[in-house]
Amino acid sequence: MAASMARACMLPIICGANRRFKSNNSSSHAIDVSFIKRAAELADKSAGFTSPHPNFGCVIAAGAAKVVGEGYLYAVGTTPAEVQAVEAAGALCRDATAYLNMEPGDCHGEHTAVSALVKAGIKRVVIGMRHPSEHLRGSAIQALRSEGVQVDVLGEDLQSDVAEEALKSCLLVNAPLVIRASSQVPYSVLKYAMTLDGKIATSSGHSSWISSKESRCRVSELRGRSDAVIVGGNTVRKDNPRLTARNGGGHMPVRVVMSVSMDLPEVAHLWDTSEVHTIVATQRGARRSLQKFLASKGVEVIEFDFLNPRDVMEYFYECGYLSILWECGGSLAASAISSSVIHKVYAFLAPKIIGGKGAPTPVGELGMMEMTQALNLHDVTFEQIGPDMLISGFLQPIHDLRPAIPSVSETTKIDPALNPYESGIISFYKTWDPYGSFSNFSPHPIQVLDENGNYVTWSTVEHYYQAHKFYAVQDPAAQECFQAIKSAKSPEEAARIGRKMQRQRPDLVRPDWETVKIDVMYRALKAKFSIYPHLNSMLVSTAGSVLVEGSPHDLFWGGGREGEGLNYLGRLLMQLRSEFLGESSASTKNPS
Ligand SMILES: NC(=O)C1=CN([C@@H]2O[C@H](COP(=O)(O)OP(=O)(O)OC[C@H]3O[C@@H](n4cnc5c(N)ncnc54)[C@H](OP(=O)(O)O)[C@@H]3O)[C@@H](O)[C@H]2O)C=CC1
Ligand SMILES: Nc1c(N[C@@H]2O[C@H](COP(=O)(O)O)[C@@H](O)[C@H]2O)[nH]c(=O)[nH]c1=O
Repeated sequence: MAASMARACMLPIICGANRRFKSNNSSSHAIDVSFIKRAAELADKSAGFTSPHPNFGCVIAAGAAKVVGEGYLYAVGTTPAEVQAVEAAGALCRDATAYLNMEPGDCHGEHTAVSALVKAGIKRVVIGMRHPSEHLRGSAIQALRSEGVQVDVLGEDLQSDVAEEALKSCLLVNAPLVIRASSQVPYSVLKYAMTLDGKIATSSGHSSWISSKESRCRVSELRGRSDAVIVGGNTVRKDNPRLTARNGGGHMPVRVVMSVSMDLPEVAHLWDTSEVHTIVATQRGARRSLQKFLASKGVEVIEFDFLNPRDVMEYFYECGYLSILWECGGSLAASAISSSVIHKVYAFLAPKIIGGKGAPTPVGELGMMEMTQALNLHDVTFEQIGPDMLISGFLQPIHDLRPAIPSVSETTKIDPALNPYESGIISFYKTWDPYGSFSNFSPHPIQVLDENGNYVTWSTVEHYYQAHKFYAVQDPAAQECFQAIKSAKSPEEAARIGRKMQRQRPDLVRPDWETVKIDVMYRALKAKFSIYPHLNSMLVSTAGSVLVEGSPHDLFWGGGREGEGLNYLGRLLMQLRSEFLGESSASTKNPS
C-alpha cells in the first residue's frame, strides 16, 4: 500500500472534513452530481420492498463519464446494488468510479458491496449520504478507504449548491430510514383526499369517491411503499375499507385499526386476513368478547393501557416497522399530528365542492388560535394527477435529518473487532440491528446437503426453513410451494408464502413438521455460522450473554414482548456457540 494510503487509513473518519476544499473542477463535479441523482433514482425503484433495509442504487461510470453498469437492491436478502453494477460492468470496472446513493450497511464478508467494489478495481467511490444507523455509519467508508479506494461523500468532500440538491434526492429516497433512526418512531405519512372546499366526506360521512381513479392508483402505490396503513374505528364503520395495495405484485402493508371503544362491526373487509394481516389496537379491557371474536378470525388485537398515536408508534418501532401510512379521518389525524408522529403529508385536492357545515375536514382540533401557530410544510411539491392536484411536504425540514459524521469515539464503538465479552442479554430481531446478522432474514446464502448428498444453495436461512414445511409431501401443490419458496426474491417473500400456505392449506405441511422443525432450523443455522467466518466470530464473541430473538409476535422462536416467548432461535444459537467454542478450545489444546 502506498505511504499516502497507509496514512489515510490511520486517520479517523472525520478527516474527510479537512479534504472538502480539495480541487474538484466544476465539470467533474456536475458529472458526480448527475450520477448520484441517477443512483438515487435507481434506489427508489424498490421503495417498500427493501424494508427494513435502505434503498440502494449504484452507477458505475468509466472513461469519459460513460455508464458501464447499474444496479439497485430489489429486496432484503437479494444481490446488493453494487454487486449487480460490478457484474454488469465486468472488466470496465478497473479504475472506474462508482456512485452510491447511500453508504452500504454491510462491509464485512465476501459478497458485500465493499468487497465487490474493491475486487473489481474501482478507483473512486462517490457516496450520497452516510448510513443513518449509528452502528453502521462510517464503517463502509472506512473499509473502502483502508483498501486504497478514494471516497468522496456529498456535503463533506464535495460541497456546492448542486451537491446539496443531489444529497437531498438521496435523503428523500431513504427518508423513512433516516427519520426512523433520528426520531425513534416509524416514518409516518398522513394522506387524505379533500374537495376544493376542504371536506373529506359529506355531512352524512360518505366519501367514496373524492379523488379520481388516477389519484387512488397513486394511493395504492403509496400503500405498497408502507409497512402498515392505519385508520380509526369510525372510518371502518363508515367506509368498510380494504386498504390493500392493488397495483399487483407489490408489497402488501399490514392494516391497522385504532379503536378505543371497540365498537366495530362483526363483518368487515378488514377481518378477512387470508391475504393480508390486520391488527386492531385498542384500550385495555375494551369489549373483550369482540376481541376474542376477531382473534378467532385471525385478526391480531393489541391492548394499550391508554390508546394514543405515540404509544402505538413506539410499539411499531419496537416491532421494526419502517414506514406507516395514515389514511384516517380528521379526528385521529389531529391526534397523530399533536403527538408529533406525522412526518409527511400527502393531500389530494379534487376539483369538487360538496359544502356541508358539519362535513368532516382532514385535520380536526389542534387548538391553534393564531395563524402564526400554523404548521408550515417543507420541501413542498405540487403534481397534477388526472383532474386532481397532489400537494405534499414534510412537517420538518428534511435537511436537518442528515446523519452526522461520526466522532472518533463513535468510530471505536462501531468497530466489531472491539466487541467485548458482555454479560447480560443480547437481543436481535431486525437485520440492521447491531446483531442483526443473527436474524434468519440476514442476507447470507447457505449451502446444505440434500437427500442425494449434493450441496444445494439457499438464499437465506428463512428460505430453507419455510420451504422445508412442505418437503417431500407427495402432492404437486406442496412441491410447487417448496420451489416457490426456494426461488422467492427475498426472505420476506419466502416467509409470506410459507406462512400463508401453512394457514390456508395445512394438509400440504409435512405431518412430522412440529417434531422436526427445530432440527431443520439447527441444520440451516449450523451451515450459516460455519460458512461465514465473520458471523462465526460474532457469535463466539457473545459468549457469556444470553441471546434472545426479540420478536414480539413469535412466541416459539422469539422471546415475546415481555420474555413470555420460548426463544428457540436464541437457544439454538447459544447451543451452536457452545459447539463452536468447544471446537476452538479443542483445536487450541490439540493443534494437530
Ligand atoms: N377523504 C379521505 O381521505 C378520508 C375520509 N374519511 C372519512 O372521514 C370520516 C371519519 O373521520 P374520523 O372519525 O375523524 O376518522 P377515524 O375513524 O379514522 O378516526 C377516529 C376514530 O379513531 C379512533 N381513535 C383511536 N385513538 C384515537 C385518538 N387518540 N384520537 C382520535 N381518535 C382515535 C376512535 O375510534 P373508536 O370510535 O372506534 O374508538 C375514533 O372514533 C368518515 O366519514 C370517512 O369516510 C376517512 C379517511 C380518509
Ligand atoms: N375517500 C377517499 C379515500 N379514502 C380512504 O380510502 C379508504 C378506502 O380504501 P379502499 O377500501 O382500499 O379503497 C377509506 O377508508 C379512507 O381511508 N382515499 C382516497 O384516496 N380518495 C378518496 O376519495
